[in-house]
Amino acid sequence: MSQPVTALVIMGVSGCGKSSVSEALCRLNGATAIEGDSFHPAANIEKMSAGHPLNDDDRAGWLDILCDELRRSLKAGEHPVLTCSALKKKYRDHLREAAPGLGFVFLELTRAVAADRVSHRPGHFMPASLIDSQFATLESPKGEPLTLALNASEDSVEELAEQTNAWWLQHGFEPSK
Ligand SMILES: Nc1ncnc2c1ncn2[C@@H]1O[C@H](COP(=O)(O)OP(=O)(O)OP(=O)(O)O)[C@@H](O)[C@H]1O
Ligand SMILES: O=C(O)[C@H](O)[C@@H](O)[C@H](O)[C@H](O)CO
Repeated sequence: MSQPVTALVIMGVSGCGKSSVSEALCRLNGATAIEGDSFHPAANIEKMSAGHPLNDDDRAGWLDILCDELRRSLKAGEHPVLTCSALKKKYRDHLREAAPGLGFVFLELTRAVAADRVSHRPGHFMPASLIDSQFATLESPKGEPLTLALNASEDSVEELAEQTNAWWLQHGFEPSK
């Protein structure tokens, strides 16, 4: 077996299902969900709400906070599952510094499905107008170490959680007693 996966990031563009799949996975295997969006500084939320995409500088401080959260959770003996867009390789490498053996689950979906989901989601700060910038920024993680790519356009949340759970079990996940 390759290096065991100690913690997971569920990644992808807005609307790909990060929060839904993380919730289903943690219900299934007892891992601990960390909702990345809840750690955005207020300025980032205001910027996205106003229809402006984040840039590298906006995301850098947020990624630092997420690294701290991963470290804190691992130190507490948990199996953290972080939801984070992690759109660029350098963002993923930033997160990898916090957790050796960090796995990535890429929820891949079409632009049309992402736009449809985001536009039908009431009360969320992310406007559908930002979907194009999410795809423009996305660098596929396929081929990077400890990375699983799933079809989030077609598979249900439960199926995606099951596939993630099976992959993590193959990569050294040991449920807490
Ligand atoms: N595999 C799926 N099949 C059908 N609907 C889905 C699927 N995954 C998520 N959804 C729905 O799409 C919407 C977006 O899902 P969710 O909030 O989990 O995505 P997200 O990636 O966390 O989004 P964001 O990063 O913008 O918060 C929700 O209404 C959710 O119920
Ligand atoms: O890196 C980014 O641009 C952001 O994290 C976005 O992806 C949103 O926070 C998220 O998807 C909520 O809709």
